[in-house]
Amino acid sequence: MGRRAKNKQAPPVPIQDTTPRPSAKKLGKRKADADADVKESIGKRPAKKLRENHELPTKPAVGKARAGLAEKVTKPANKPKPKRRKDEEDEEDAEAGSSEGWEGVPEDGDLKAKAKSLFHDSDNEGVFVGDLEDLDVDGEDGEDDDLLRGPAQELDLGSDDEELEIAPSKSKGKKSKQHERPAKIIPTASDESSDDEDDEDGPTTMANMEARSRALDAQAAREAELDIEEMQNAAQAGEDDDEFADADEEEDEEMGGEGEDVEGFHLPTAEEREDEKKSGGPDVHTVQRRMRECVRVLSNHKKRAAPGRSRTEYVQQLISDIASYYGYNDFLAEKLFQMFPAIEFFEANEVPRPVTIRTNTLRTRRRDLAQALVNRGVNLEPIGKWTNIGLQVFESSVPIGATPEYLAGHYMLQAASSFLPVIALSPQPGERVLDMASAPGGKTTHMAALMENTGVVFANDANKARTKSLTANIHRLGCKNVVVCSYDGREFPKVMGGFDRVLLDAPCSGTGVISKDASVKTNKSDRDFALLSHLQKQLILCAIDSVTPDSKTGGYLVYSTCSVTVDENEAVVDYALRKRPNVKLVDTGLEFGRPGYTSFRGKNFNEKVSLTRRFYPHVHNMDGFFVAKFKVDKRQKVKARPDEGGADVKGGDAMDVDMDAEETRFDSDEDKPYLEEAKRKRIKAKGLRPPPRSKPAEPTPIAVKAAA
Ligand SMILES: C[S@@+](CC[C@H](N)C(=O)[O-])C[C@H]1O[C@@H](n2cnc3c(N)ncnc32)[C@H](O)[C@@H]1O
Repeated sequence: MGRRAKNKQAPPVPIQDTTPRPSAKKLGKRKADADADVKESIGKRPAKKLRENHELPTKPAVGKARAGLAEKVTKPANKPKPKRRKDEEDEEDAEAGSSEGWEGVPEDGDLKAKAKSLFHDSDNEGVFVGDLEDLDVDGEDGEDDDLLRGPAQELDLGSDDEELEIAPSKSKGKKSKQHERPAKIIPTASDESSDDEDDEDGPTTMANMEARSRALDAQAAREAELDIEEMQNAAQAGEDDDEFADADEEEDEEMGGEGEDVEGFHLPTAEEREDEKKSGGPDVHTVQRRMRECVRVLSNHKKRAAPGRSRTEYVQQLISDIASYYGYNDFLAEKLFQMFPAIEFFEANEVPRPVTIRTNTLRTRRRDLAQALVNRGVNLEPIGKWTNIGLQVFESSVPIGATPEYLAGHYMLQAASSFLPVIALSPQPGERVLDMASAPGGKTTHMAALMENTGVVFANDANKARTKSLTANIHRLGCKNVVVCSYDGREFPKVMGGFDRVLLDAPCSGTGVISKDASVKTNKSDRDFALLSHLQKQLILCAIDSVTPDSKTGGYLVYSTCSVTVDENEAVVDYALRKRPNVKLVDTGLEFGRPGYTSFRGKNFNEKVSLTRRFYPHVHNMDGFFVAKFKVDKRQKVKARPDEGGADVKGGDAMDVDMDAEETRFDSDEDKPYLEEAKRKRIKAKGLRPPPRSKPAEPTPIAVKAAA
């Protein structure tokens, strides 16, 4: 075994593109890790203990997917290698010789903990953390354009945190004790094999990186085929296939027999639960055991429930235990459980997502950047085939947010999920683009790079303080086609319009980024979701109206959030489709992601909402994210039935509704002098003589501040 192999951590934990059923055994493993300290942390953040272990649920489920619980796992997942004792590790390291290139690598877990803060330059900065009163939202979450009325206010939606760095361990010269390498993003079984290849072939270098990436892609494709085959086979096998029935029975035997409580397990009644709460709740072992048992029963309630105990009782107990074990308020635990009726999502929120960077193609190429960072002792790999600019950082002996390459703007520290809306929007060189809620600029700078520093990106953010970090990033990354402005997004298109493409990366609750911001677990209420959804509906209509349907190259809007709730995603998209008949949903062009819901808990949405894409921490190993792409067509006079008076009726006996009546048109003449001036500057910067000004730039009512 090579030296690197000796020092190497266990293979990445694969996460499959299915939601594995949590098994009793899996929870049992966690139980073994629990200790007396954890007991006290119930209701606070027991996650800390778990995070150190970097455990993700990996055990293959043995049961069929059961309605209301979890989906079936189609292939076994690989378990992480057991942690070695420190003395074993030291012995092996001694045998292996020096730990070349590993000195100063952060202590176990340190890197991941630091990584958590890294992303504060990314999406979670936009998480709604301000006062609800800051939202200028009056009235009900109504279904009409009244949403658009009312004054737009200066919002204070989040702090202007500086980017944080992965700092190297202070204990220089120490060997890495990080046992587990973070899991790959949307990993497949190939991740493990690629890891093994690493052992033989040494670290990723410029020379082998592309080849490894290709091998990874090929393996991923094979895996995907296998998945499909297995899913088809499973579907053919029918609901109660023998294999799963046998496995269920085995599990039943292990756990104490069907229909019986396991070793004195007693499901508390509602009153007992109340009493328990009053007395401060049971210890962590009891909670773990109860979650395990509830999960087991719910996977086959008919067979496993104690006599007379309903499914609802088990569900209520499980939600209550999830809330106390993972530290959520009861409301949010229930809301999220309704979407993810298992523990995988909650588990994944206890583990930091991989550290990823985006190559700034305005300044360098990915292979050159990778080589430069490898030379500095950074262990990295391409993220995956879906992006040719992303790199996943596994370990680093230098602070990733303070390398010379970072300072020179060769890369942006950016969550992999936040690449997705920009890929979907696909801005083209020469276009006029609006980033409606842009600070701190991860996506703005990505767009500027895709546009090769041509055309113009208006980077807007309602929060003036946050435009500082936005401007700093724009400068650092060398974006020359960006104009920063600070309006409430609801003022568009009145202040500016006529865009070829618009990105609305909306302010949201941040339920997709709980691993980065655990405060979401406790500070969100029903009212927050209602207000956010309302604001998002207002913003999306303004974003649509800011797109010019006359665009020769575009005419698109991408709506995204780092939240997983339906209120903030499908409900907003569906609302936009109803309010603006001139838009339609189109394919996002993203290669993976789950389709958006077309119905959820009694609410039905436009069936095209399935074209939207959802991304999950427990499935894709990236932040929870949502992406929808719209094509904006010309507004037409549409027919609305007199009884409905709405504009969302196509045909029938109707009265005319002039859809253009309220539209604010973009006055392109107004922007002309600014565009001309920018063009002159570009020409000058190239050392050429710019053409004479056609006329002096007139001051305009548009208070746009140039980034420079
Ligand atoms: C999810 S963050 C944006 C992240 C950004 N797109 C990026 O990639 O770096 C949402 C942003 O919306 C801003 N915001 C909140 N309300 C707004 C409004 N009414 N109009 C415009 N921006 C708003 C917040 O200040 C926050 O910076």
